[in-house]
Amino acid sequence: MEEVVVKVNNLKKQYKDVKAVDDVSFYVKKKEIVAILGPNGAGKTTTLEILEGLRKRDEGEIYYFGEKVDQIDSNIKEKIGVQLQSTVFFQNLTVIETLRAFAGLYQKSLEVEKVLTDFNLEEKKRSRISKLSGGQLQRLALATAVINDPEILFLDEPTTGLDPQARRNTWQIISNLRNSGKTIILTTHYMEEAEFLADRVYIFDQGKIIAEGSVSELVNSLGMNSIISFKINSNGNFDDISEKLFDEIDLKVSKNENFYRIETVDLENALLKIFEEARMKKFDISDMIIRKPNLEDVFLKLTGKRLRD
Ligand SMILES: Nc1ncnc2c1ncn2[C@@H]1O[C@H](COP(=O)(O)OP(=O)(O)OP(=O)(O)O)[C@@H](O)[C@H]1O
Repeated sequence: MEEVVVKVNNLKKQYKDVKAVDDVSFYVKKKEIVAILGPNGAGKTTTLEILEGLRKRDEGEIYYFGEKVDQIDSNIKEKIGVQLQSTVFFQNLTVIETLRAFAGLYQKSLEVEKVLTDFNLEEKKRSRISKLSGGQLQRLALATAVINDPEILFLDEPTTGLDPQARRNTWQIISNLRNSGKTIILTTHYMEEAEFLADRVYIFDQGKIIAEGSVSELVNSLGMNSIISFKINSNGNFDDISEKLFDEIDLKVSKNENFYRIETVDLENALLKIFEEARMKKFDISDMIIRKPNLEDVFLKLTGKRLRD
């Protein structure tokens, strides 16, 4: 079995009457990418920052490399890399000066020039921080997180605020980091990010872990193969017939005005029945989309809410 490098048991943290982290337990194995997925306020940042030694826990145990840890001391800080949700750099320093300053914080560090190349910042190395784009700043934040060549990387919402292209670039950088042997724990509220990157996902909501597994395990746990959605444009009432229409096949129908969402394990049969019924009752069906279930559906099923409003 792969070595467990981080383990947390029964972690708790309360702010006044908010239980930000409410009895959370999880583990991360060497070379895994683990995503902590959840909506705003779920307790993701608090959990990460406790592991990084930036916030104090109220209760719970933390293990690094199999050893129980009371304080996140400099020994551990040499072995972890941290990208905060928003990193504040000195606006008047250049990119290379900034990286050198971070390198100076550690006993060992990677060669600054090599890191600039790896993170595609070579051309910008003499630019001041104030002149960088959002994507460049994010790459610099990642570069500062790896400058000490850490074994474990904590990335707090590494692509929030980036455009789709910059987000994809960042995903590629994160995949490359994993392929080079790093263990990565990231938080995100983008289900696509967890789907693209994560070996395993912990879904957080209101300070608790509500589900755990690989993306395919989580999605398969829904027990549906397909989701069909469509619109009915006629005066007929699909509600009246949907029950008897679908009583032979296993599916779930929900409706929002005249938009229907049907979950099914038997796509072919469901489609046949929908169109047969539409022809018989003279329904006009439009805007049909057929898709595989995803992590958003898992979250919706568990909480009744969407990941992002
Ligand atoms: N320093 C603090 N003082 C008081 N309450 C806090 C503090 N930090 C976080 N909270 C509260 O604790 C809960 C969890 O916050 P946290 O930032 O960990 O969530 P999150 O999942 O990271 O959300 P986001 O995606 O918005 O960062 C929220 O209700 C938040 O308002």
